[in-house]
Amino acid sequence: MSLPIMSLIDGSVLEGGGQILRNAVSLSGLLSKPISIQKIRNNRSPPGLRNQHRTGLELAAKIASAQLTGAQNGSSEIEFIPGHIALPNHYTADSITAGSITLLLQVALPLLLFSPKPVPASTLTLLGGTNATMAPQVDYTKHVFLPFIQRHFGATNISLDINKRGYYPKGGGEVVMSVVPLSGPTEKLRSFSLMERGRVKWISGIAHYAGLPTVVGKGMVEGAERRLAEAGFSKTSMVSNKSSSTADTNTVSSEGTESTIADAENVYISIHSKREPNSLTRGAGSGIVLWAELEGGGMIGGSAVGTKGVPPEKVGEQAADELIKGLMDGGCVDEWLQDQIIIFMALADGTSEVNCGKVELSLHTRTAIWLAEQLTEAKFEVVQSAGQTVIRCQGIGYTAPASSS
Ligand SMILES: Nc1ncnc2c1ncn2[C@@H]1O[C@H](COP(=O)(O)OP(=O)(O)OP(=O)(O)O)[C@@H](O)[C@H]1O
Repeated sequence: MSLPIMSLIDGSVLEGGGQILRNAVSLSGLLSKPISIQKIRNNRSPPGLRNQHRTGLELAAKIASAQLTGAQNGSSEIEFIPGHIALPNHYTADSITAGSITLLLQVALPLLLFSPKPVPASTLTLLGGTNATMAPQVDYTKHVFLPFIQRHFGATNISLDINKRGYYPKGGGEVVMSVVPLSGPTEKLRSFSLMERGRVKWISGIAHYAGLPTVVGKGMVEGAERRLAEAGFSKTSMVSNKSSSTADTNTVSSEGTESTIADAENVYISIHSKREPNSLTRGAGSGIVLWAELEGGGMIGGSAVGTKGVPPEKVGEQAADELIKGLMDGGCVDEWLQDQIIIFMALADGTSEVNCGKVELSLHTRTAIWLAEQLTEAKFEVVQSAGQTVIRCQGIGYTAPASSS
């Protein structure tokens, strides 16, 4: 039997970061396509693999029974030759430092969703950083990304528990995830259409902190609430029933700029602060994640990580500014969901379409699209419609291979 041809992936294309690796090995494992990735993280300094990326590759190799070569820290070239997706199992992956747990989850989830039955679920214990910059905070993954995947792609049985938070630089976080695979060879991810940016149903949030005084949590909440109030999102009212045709136009004052947001309104806002017990955290740290759920199923997030010397109120304001910007862009997803859903759109059955608002696609998103088109038959198009950017994808309707056991 001849071996499938190895696909070469240039890791320096577009964003040229770790995301290319994660999407590439997930798709390689699912499609049984051996890949060689070169110029890994060529656009980062220093380039090559770091702990988090190496750990993610090793985790993917375990799940996909793959032969992995070249995966040492600093390496800029690897080969990944997948076998079969393993039966649901328990996996542990440790990024050792404060490397992002949620990026480990990004590489594992597409594979685990298609583990063969009959074992009911995989569980994953992920160790490392839970709330880092330049990656989804675990609260974003739990409250924005996973609900979106569950609601729109039909991957309903995924749960995530934050057992311990791990802050930069010590890490030490622990997250446990359980994934029930889509059941059987006929089960596919659903396609979806999300073209109308519905009104804001409610805004939620969590301001977490450890090893720091209570005023830190309180300050982040106050900063976020103040900024949201300035943008016209009042805390006191319950969910508004106003239809969009009767929407108010409010003025938003954000970072000194004045602009209008067509649907600022009275919505139910619930942002709470959570002090993590010292016994469960290795070092001090803080952060805040906000999310808005939109009518029709859109989700917009905004977040910030506490930084030494930056007042907590300011951190709260930063998260609120990001959320408000996402809402003002007028799309159904924020700039982070944009790239994180691309692999699922490629695998889903039928045509998915999502309105990303009046923004250009992020470089991460364009990279994810490029990569998906390298490794799958999925067809993407990005269209401008009435000033909005829409991603449309004809997915491949991937199904899990029948179990060999
Ligand atoms: N503030 C944020 N909120 C939610 N998601 C985020 C945020 N910042 C970054 N992300 C997500 O984290 C991922 C980062 O990918 P990227 O390739 O830059 O990271 P990486 O693996 O750490 O690699 P590198 O170190 O090469 O940048 C993307 O999927 C992006 O959407």
